[in-house]
Amino acid sequence: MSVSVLGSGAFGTALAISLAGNGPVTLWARDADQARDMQATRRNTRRLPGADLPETLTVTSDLERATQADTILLAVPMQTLRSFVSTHADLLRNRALVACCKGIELKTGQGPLVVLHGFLPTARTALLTGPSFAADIAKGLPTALTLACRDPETGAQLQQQLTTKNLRLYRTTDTSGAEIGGALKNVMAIACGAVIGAGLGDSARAALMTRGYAEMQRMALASGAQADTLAGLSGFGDLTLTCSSEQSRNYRLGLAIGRNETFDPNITVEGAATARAVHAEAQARNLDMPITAIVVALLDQRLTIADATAQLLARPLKEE
Ligand SMILES: NC(=O)C1=CN([C@@H]2O[C@H](COP(=O)(O)OP(=O)(O)OC[C@H]3O[C@@H](n4cnc5c(N)ncnc54)[C@H](OP(=O)(O)O)[C@@H]3O)[C@@H](O)[C@H]2O)C=CC1
Ligand SMILES: O=C(CO)COP(=O)(O)O
Repeated sequence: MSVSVLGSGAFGTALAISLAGNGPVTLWARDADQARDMQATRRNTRRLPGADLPETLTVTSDLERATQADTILLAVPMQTLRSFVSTHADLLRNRALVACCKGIELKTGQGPLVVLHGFLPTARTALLTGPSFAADIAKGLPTALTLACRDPETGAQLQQQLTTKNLRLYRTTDTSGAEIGGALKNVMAIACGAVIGAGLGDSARAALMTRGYAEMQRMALASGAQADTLAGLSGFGDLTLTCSSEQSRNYRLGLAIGRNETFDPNITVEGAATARAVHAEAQARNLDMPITAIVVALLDQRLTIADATAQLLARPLKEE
């Protein structure tokens, strides 16, 4: 069974490097010059500097060629997934499609698998998510991920196919829980970065992570997901990683907010749009998600960190 990765960003490149240890892999880059450069130099200097591309990995900008594979990993940012799939739906039919993005679509409130299903209702789809920095994967460091697939048989096949020497995949059929965990941990990472950036301390961060996890569970349960999924790699696991490491772009955006510094708008930070999408959804469903609301207010510069802290501390006392 052959594999292609569409999207040659940091994550797509890292996954392709790891999968190339199992056999030939094709990595698609939308930019022809970039594809040629990567194929010739065996490096992705723009998105994943320092990592060598193995000989079993071929980089191309020819999408027809890349979509010949049986299994296709979609490693484009969440907010671009709809336009990508709608433009190329004909090339993606009759393939197993594995979404690798983390987020909720701003204009619809949908997760990646719901977006895929809208265009390709009969496709076999799955989500690959969980705690993993692209640079770690590319270095061959051990990583455990969640492969979420509603169909158990397809899930088991993909688990076998996408497990590599350094990527250990666990499976679940709870796609909704996996989508929500992976999306919301980024929102909490922005909040935690802001707390650390503003010098509010590790105890405050632990409080935010824990109460943030409560928000993740609230949204997940209201969406029909299972609480256990949130306790796994795609929820708790990724929350822990992203809220505690400066390798995370979401956390670094939070740090910049906390320090009153600017942040490069070209860097992919999924949590920003996702915070807005989830906040709107929480309001529509009357779900109490105060940390998410505060992240949106910080992003909109409607609130200072001092006011945000005061607001959270002044909330009515309640049972844990
Ligand atoms: N980086 C990481 O450690 C991890 C990332 N992820 C998730 O992976 C997803 C991708 O992130 P990541 O690879 O890091 O992001 P990057 O910013 O490194 O790369 C994004 C990639 O998407 C491509 N792209 C952007 N817009 C479009 C579009 N409209 N059509 C086609 N391709 C497009 C970019 O192309 P171009 O280079 O030409 O601009 C680039 O190759 C995110 O959802 C992220 O949360 C998950 C786990 C770990
Ligand atoms: O999802 C990730 C780690 O699991 C990567 O986090 P960032 O997108 O914040 O860099």
